Amino acid sequence: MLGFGTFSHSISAGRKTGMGYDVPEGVDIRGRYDPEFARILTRDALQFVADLQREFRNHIKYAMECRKEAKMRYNNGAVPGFDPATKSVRDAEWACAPVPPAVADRRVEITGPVERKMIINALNSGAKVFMADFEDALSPSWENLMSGQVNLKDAVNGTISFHDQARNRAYKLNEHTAKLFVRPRGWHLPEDHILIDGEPATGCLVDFGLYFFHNYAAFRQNQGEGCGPFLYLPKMEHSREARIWNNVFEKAEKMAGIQRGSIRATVLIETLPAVFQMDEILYELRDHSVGLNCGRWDYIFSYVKTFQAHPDRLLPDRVLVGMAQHFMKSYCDLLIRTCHRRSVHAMGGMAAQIPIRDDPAANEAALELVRKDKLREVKAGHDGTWAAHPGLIPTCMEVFTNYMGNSPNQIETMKRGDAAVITEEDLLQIPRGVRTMEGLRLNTRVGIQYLAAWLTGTGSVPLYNLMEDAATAEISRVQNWQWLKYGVELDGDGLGVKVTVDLFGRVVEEEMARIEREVGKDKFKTGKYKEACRIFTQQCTAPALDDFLTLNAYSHIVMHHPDGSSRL
Ligand SMILES: CC(=O)SCCNC(=O)CCNC(=O)[C@H](O)C(C)(C)COP(=O)(O)OP(=O)(O)OC[C@H]1O[C@@H](n2cnc3c(N)ncnc32)[C@H](O)[C@@H]1OP(=O)(O)O
Ligand SMILES: O=CC(=O)O
Ligand SMILES: [Mg+2]
Repeated sequence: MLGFGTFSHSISAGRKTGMGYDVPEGVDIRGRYDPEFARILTRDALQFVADLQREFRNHIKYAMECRKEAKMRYNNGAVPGFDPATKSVRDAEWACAPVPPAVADRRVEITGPVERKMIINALNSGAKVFMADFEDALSPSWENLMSGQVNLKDAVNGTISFHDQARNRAYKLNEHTAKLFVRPRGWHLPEDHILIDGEPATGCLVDFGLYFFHNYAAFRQNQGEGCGPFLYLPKMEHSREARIWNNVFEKAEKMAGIQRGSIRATVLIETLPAVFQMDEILYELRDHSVGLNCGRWDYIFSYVKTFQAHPDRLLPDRVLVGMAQHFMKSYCDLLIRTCHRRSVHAMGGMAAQIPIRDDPAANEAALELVRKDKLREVKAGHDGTWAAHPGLIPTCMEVFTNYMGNSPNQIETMKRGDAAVITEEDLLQIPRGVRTMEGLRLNTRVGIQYLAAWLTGTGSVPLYNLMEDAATAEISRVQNWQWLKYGVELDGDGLGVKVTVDLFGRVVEEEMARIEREVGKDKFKTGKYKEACRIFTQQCTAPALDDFLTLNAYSHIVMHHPDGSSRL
């Protein structure tokens, strides 16, 4: 097998930047120099990323233009649906490449940001898979992204360790670890610290490119039983975006000299348009697919975003949009049928509950909610599920194992032919429930606290005993925006209260006071709550809805060298 260093056609004469990174022609690094990061940002690795960027940038731009056009259509009253032009793909009998033996059994997958201690804990957690996240759970600061790449390289090599000085505790890998999947950012996010031909690189090509370049060989030997690497792909809206990924994989495989179909990816179905494209997405990736996943939180966010100009389709309070709502149940059922028909995994999603340390009764109630959610998933036919925290793994494992026994998955046993009748109306049905002042308050309190954490480099946080990350925070933001836009009447202790900018201003003030009480004066002062509040308020009251909270707020965490070292 060839190593990357032998690809003479892809290596140009390098050039040192002022701070020491050795970059190929046309590549500029604007992030802080660190000798550890330089292990990742080698000239050959950057050349690989630049090659990907140059080959695919126009395809990506076109796909993003198509998203804009679709948004315009939805804003003018259209609704998403199945594409008549690809009916033959949906109707025909075909299957994806066989599931790699290394990941046939994925009954419990733990997820978490690419933070050093968490990576070790997750790999040791007893879950079958660990999804290392550059996406919803990570604030994409230069420091987080680059140290994440360093951490993953050490993890794949099996050499990762960590010393928690405060607790004088040493961390290293167990003999048996979870299989690693990596989730790069979505297509829409730029990487402003790496310029290629004068333009910011595409975030996901940086995440994928650097990870693949440094790890494909060791991963295949240590983790993938000759196959891999394995990935999760987020936030796609159309099969043309999956086609780009497929072409990226083929190019990477060719350059590495590994067999076509080695790289395998699970696509998150977490946008409303994508639920009508599941067969098409699997078809594009049929040689590289290892299933689909129900990314429920982004899916709810996407429902609001897609119908931002449809006041007849307003959502109830966030807490009421659960998996029992008809549109959510229909989406999961159709995903399971689609995946099993195409011989790949149908993965479940994330319950938001996390262990509650200081209250045994509340903890048991939280575990019971997780148990119910997992039971619903396994009975519906899912092949595995997500856990946000190691403390949830025994519960998730027990439910799936009780139901599936020794079978690694349900691909052959739960075909869900009954779900063939699911219609566009089922998938779009408006969720039922009330909209309340408490809903507006909670959205505001959670949105601001999440953004404050994100601005200081933390992308997933516990808030009010639930996991919050970029996807859950998005629901809070877009829901507030939509309720303000349409002056929705909320239930406030039995009285109808119309949402106006004035009312929202008062809610923001009161919730900021409550946050200060809850976190304490010192943390409130030193944290980024005021900056977060400004950004969140502006996002909720903007005349046009921002596409993504993280895209809008990204400039606040970009820190170009040599103006100063990164602040995160
Ligand atoms: C919508 C979606 O995209 S879901 C997927 C993206 N979201 C995520 O991945 C969220 C992942 N989970 C987390 O980030 C965390 O569990 C949180 C933020 C929700 C809660 O964090 P905390 O309250 O700090 O957890 P807590 O203090 O209970 O942690 C206890 C121990 O478990 C570890 N731990 C907690 N969550 C994880 C995890 N997901 N992976 C690995 N280790 C973890 C902690 O590192 C800590 O280890 P230690 O005892 O060795 O110090
Ligand atoms: O990525 C997962 C989701 O629920 O969003
Ligand atoms: Mg998501």
